[in-house]
Amino acid sequence: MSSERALLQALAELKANPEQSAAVAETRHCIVLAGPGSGKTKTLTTAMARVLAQDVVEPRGVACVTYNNECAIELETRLARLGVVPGDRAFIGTVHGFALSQVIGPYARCVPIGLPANFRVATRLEARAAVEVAYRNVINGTDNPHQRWEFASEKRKRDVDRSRPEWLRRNPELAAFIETYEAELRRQGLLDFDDMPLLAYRMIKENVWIREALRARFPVLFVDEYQDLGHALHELVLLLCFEGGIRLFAVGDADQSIYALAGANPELLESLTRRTDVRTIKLRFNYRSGGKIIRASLGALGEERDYRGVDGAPEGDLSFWEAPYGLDSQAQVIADTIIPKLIEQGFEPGQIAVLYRTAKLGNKVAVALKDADIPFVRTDTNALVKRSSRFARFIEECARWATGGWRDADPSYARLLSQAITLVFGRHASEREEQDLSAQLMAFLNASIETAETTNAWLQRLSRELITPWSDVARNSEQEWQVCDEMIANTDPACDLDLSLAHFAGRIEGAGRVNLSTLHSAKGREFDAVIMYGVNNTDFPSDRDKRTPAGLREARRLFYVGVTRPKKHLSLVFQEQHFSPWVLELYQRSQKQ
Ligand SMILES: Nc1ncnc2c1ncn2[C@@H]1O[C@H](COP(=O)(O)OP(=O)(O)OP(=O)(O)O)[C@@H](O)[C@H]1O
Repeated sequence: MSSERALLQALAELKANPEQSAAVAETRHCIVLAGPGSGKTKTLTTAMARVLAQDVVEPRGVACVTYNNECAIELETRLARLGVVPGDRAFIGTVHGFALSQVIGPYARCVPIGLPANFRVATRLEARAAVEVAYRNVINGTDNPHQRWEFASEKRKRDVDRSRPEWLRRNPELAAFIETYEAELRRQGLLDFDDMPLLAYRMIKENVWIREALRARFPVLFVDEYQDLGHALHELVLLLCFEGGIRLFAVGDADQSIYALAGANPELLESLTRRTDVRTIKLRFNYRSGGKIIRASLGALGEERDYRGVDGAPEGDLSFWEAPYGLDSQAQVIADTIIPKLIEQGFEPGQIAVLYRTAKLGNKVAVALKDADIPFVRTDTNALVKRSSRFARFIEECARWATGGWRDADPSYARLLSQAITLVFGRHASEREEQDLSAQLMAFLNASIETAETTNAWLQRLSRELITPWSDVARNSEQEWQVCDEMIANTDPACDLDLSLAHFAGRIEGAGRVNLSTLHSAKGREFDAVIMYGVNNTDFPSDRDKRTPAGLREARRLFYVGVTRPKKHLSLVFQEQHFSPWVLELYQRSQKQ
């Protein structure tokens, strides 16, 4: 479908909802605040396509930032359906990616911030070594430097503007620790992950011309999941949008804020809605879930909200499962009873998700599903293909091309080549570089068609034939070549982990694979049926959550995020007599109208 027709169709879909339509048509600063499943992302992507088609004239474009790579990839997929692809007119990525590729990369050599032209992102080991040097020089005590750094790191994320008096007034020793650490990195031509938005902020604040250059290129800034983005993004927004003249379109839901550890603060989003130069639009309908699941979710949150299901939508279905013992026995119930029952009821495996708190719990479910011969795909840190890694996803797409995708261009070779160019050279490559890269990629892929190689052998060849030459010429400052080594280790035939390439590419018999995901990775996604695993009184909340009121509130929001993912069915699994107190509240609320 042409992008024009796709946009017209998307606009028509929102027509029946006046708030969504008003947000899409808005030409001033606009914040959309709403609950789960209310179409925030749908509204944002439609607004972005509309702005590119109607408000912003080529060669100008728009930028869209979000919390992590997973969300950025999800946004890219949704925007691609509207004909918007990343490129010169559309930046789609994380705040860190924006800072690095749109501010630090192009302008660092023009301003005195202490980075050489060939700067690089520090490895974890390099960053740890710099912490130790700074600790010795500034504090020189007897405690663990890395434990002390945790406090410093918190201050670094919170006190973004160091020209304000609180930078030195609130704990000057930590300020010196941070500055010495950063000087140690700069001495080696390095920057770290947290440096990215901080340096970009400093460059934009101190150099009005950079602000103007950004406004010329991106007159509108879109922000998804604003509640999770923390102080650095917030300060960047204040600078770029409220001082720098860029128009802001942001969406978020403070009830779904689950990244306090990374510096998120739901209050920042609320503070924008109090500004008189911002139009705040609230969405009321939940298009995703049935009424019973919506009521249950309010019990999970422990607060009332005015959210409604759409008229005529089915109620949805809730069920509670007790297992006689601990987590292993709960995983067994999922594999032996719940999933087979859902499939019998007509749910497709690809539309069923099992959600849990940590990847370690995912291991238990994975073992149980493997024993029961239920195909699954993991989207947590122990996943074979990390959803948050663009390189891992590129490798998976190559496998899809090699195992049949080449026949019907799903994915197309052009798409793979453009991904490879971005991974190796950032956005731009010379004609010669593009030709060389294409020749290497094509030779590798052609040799992969109808190959008898298993995934492990195929990955080893990919490492030799693509990564070795590519890592020599790469210009992208955020490289993840080690992801392929991790995949090779995770498919080691000696440990019985290897699988066919078709299986790795997701081309297996049946209607897809059950999704296993942490609650954090399930954010922003939806499934027909969701099974919440391990909702025991010792885990929701855990002792650690109970240490502070803020920790307890965040754990509860995490529970809420899980409960709001299903469209039609929600199962909660816990140990007999040991269910979380929030499960009881959820049940009681689901029974009330
Ligand atoms: N106006 C609409 N008409 C029909 N379906 C809609 C409409 N708006 C949104 N939807 C559907 O509702 C579902 C939820 O939308 P979306 O993911 O954009 O919500 P969200 O508010 O971003 O959710 P969350 O915060 O829970 O991630 C999607 O399936 C979307 O297609």
